[in-house]
Amino acid sequence: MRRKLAAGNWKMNGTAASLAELEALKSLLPADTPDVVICPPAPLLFRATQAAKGTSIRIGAQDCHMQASGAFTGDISADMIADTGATYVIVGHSERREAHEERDRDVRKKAKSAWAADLTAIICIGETLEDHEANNTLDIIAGQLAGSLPGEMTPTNTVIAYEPIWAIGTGKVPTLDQIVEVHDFIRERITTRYGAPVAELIPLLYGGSVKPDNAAMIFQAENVDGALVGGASLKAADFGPIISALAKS
Ligand SMILES: O=C(CO)COP(=O)(O)O
Repeated sequence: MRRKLAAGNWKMNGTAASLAELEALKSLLPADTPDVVICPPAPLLFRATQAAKGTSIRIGAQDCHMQASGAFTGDISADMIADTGATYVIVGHSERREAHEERDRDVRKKAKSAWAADLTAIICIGETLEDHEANNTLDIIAGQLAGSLPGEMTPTNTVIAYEPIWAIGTGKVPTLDQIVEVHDFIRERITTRYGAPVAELIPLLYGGSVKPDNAAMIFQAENVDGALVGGASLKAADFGPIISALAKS
């Protein structure tokens, strides 16, 4: 059985006061809760791990540097993230790929540095609106999978998140058929490269405008094992129902 995972990416939102949302989430977790990960901004990581103690909520960072240490002013290494008690890190988010010019090769190195620090990497891929409209989605996804996933990937060290860029923060969501097509394709590609035992167990997340009112539709897709949620993860009152929809799926 693949594990289900609901991950919340707070992006550059939140101060210490926002940890009240994490507190509130604890009481909204369903009895048969799937795995839940909150990825707050880096300055909140340590406090978030303290706030999540004794619960099934895990904490993750939103990025890490590809090197373990050195003269990289302003950057944060995977070891430093692990030192806060966090156990996950998002790598290759489209906002990092775009605003920081991160390439597949960088994402691959970041995933490896995450593993070296015993963090689970949430590796993100996804096509632009232009590629979507030109029907290039599967080609782009194939290229990003080939370039961003290290050869040593396993179901315990990695989660893959498919986030179509045109769906992020826009309120636009692909149809269920489109979501099924891309996630089936990802699972097939992983089977070809890594073999069925890895492919069958690796969690695949969908991300992009996941909300309480569309979560159940998205989770109908057999190869969707959860979601990477942006805006709707900021409030427990929104994220809680998404987690519940995943538990029921
Ligand atoms: O980028 C995302 C999560 O990483 C998705 O963001 P939204 O849920 O706000 O569209």
